[in-house]
Amino acid sequence: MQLDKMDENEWKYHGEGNKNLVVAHVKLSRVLRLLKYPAKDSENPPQMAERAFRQIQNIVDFSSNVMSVLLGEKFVHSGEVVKLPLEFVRRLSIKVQDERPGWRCDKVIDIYSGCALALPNLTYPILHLSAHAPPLCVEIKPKWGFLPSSKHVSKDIKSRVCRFCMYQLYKVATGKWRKRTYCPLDLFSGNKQRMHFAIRQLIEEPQNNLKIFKGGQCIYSRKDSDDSLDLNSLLHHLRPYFLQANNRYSCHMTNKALLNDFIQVLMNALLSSHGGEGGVANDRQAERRNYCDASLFNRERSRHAGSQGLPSDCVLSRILQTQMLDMRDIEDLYPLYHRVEQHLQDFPKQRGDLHIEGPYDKEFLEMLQKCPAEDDGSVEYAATKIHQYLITKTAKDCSIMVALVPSGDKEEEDEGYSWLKGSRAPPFTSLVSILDLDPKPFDSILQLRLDQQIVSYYLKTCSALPEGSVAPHPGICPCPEREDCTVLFHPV
Ligand SMILES: O=P(O)(O)O[C@@H]1[C@@H](OP(=O)(O)O)[C@H](OP(=O)(O)O)[C@H](O)[C@H](OP(=O)(O)O)[C@H]1OP(=O)(O)O
Ligand SMILES: Nc1ncnc2c1ncn2[C@@H]1O[C@H](COP(=O)(O)OP(=O)(O)OP(=O)(O)O)[C@@H](O)[C@H]1O
Repeated sequence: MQLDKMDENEWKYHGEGNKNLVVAHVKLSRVLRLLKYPAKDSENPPQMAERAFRQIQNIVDFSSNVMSVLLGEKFVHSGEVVKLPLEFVRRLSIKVQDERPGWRCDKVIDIYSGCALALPNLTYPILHLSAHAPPLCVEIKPKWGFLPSSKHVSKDIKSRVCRFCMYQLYKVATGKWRKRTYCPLDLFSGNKQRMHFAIRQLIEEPQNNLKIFKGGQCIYSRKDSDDSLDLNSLLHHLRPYFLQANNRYSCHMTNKALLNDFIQVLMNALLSSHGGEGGVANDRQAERRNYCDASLFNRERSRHAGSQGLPSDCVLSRILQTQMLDMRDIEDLYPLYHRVEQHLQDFPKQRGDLHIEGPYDKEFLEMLQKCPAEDDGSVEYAATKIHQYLITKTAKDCSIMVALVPSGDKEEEDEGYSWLKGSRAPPFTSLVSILDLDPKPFDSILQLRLDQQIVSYYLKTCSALPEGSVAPHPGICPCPEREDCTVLFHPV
């Protein structure tokens, strides 16, 4: 990639989130992640070149110096900041505009700084490509995988219903999504039935928590709350991978069996230790209450199902461990945030010493390590505790990318590439990464207000129901054996 000779025709729209838009190179396995800012600020672009460069460098440093250490180097690709010709970015921004989902267009690409983050295209792992078929890739944004223990929360409901499920009710009520999706505690449970159930729910209702790619192209996602999902088309894409692998060239494979095999392969990748030792995750995870009262997985069954436990080195376990490094609720953080705010009003120059906007360097790590165990009333203690909480917040908002490369080569299978050897599901080599590891801004603590709204909305809805019930789940089939309720497919 020659940065001085960039051609917008060699790049295409790949995806976007709240703060970044991603374009992929048409031939190389590279993506550029460009900052976005609110459209209303476009007359007065807030990102001066130097500031944008600093912001992206902070993302790289935070990812490589902090998150990679906690999550495991093998999962993290931090990328590098690149400087791009302004004309290239301007043309690119015009080129991709039509492909952007309408609800993301309240923000525009930063065309003024000429800075971007260059990363490998994780949906198209070129080094591992197979001659047999293009790679499949599944992106999951799992969100919070645990319930805070009751000593940390003012409302008891927070230790029974997970934040994600409470927020789902609020999102459906406010029209962000039409129906709710899965419960993250089922995915993080380590129990195979619950995990299978969770992934199936994600496929039924992906929201912004699941996307599926084939050969680097997104083939299954929900762009808007109203767009239609084509499950049959997804199955059509998946079928050849599973027929071939099961030597079922001519025989019929039902949609249900196909979907089960696909979920099985994905689950195995999520549980794989990827070269680690593979013990079962620690007591901290095992001790916690790991079922959420709002999950649609049968409550009694999840209480008694027990957990096989997450293998300690698998991607889900690494994310959960990082999320659980600070179990405090946002309510506990607010007084500490207030302490720092007040201090900075009097001593604004100390923003740098307290690393409020980074940098995420050696001194930042030392600051985290030196934090006293008890609150000594200092501003350093308060700032460090907030930084620790913000690190866990990044882990609550990251995404997992699972690239599945068919290893149709007999030799590869014999060499042990196929981690499913001997099982019925087909052989894939899986490559698992974690993305979106940006530092959260210091003032994210002010989200406390949103949190309070979510909880009070949930409680209000619950109080209108008979005692002991949990809030209803719009859009979900109310059959009593809920976990056995299958998606209805049309024949393909
Ligand atoms: O607060 P949450 O849980 O809704 O998470 C936000 C995400 O919403 P969602 O996952 O859809 O619920 C939100 O995602 P979407 O824009 O909804 O796709 C962002 O990831 C946001 O992070 P940031 O402010 O861009 O750094 C996320 O905000 P924070 O992680 O900063 O809270
Ligand atoms: N390295 C990568 N390789 C392939 N695809 C990527 C890569 N990085 C990001 N993407 C795609 O681009 C999308 C948006 O990227 P990202 O999640 O980093 O944006 P964001 O604005 O930070 O999101 P959020 O709203 O969660 O804060 C992702 O969901 C993913 O599909």
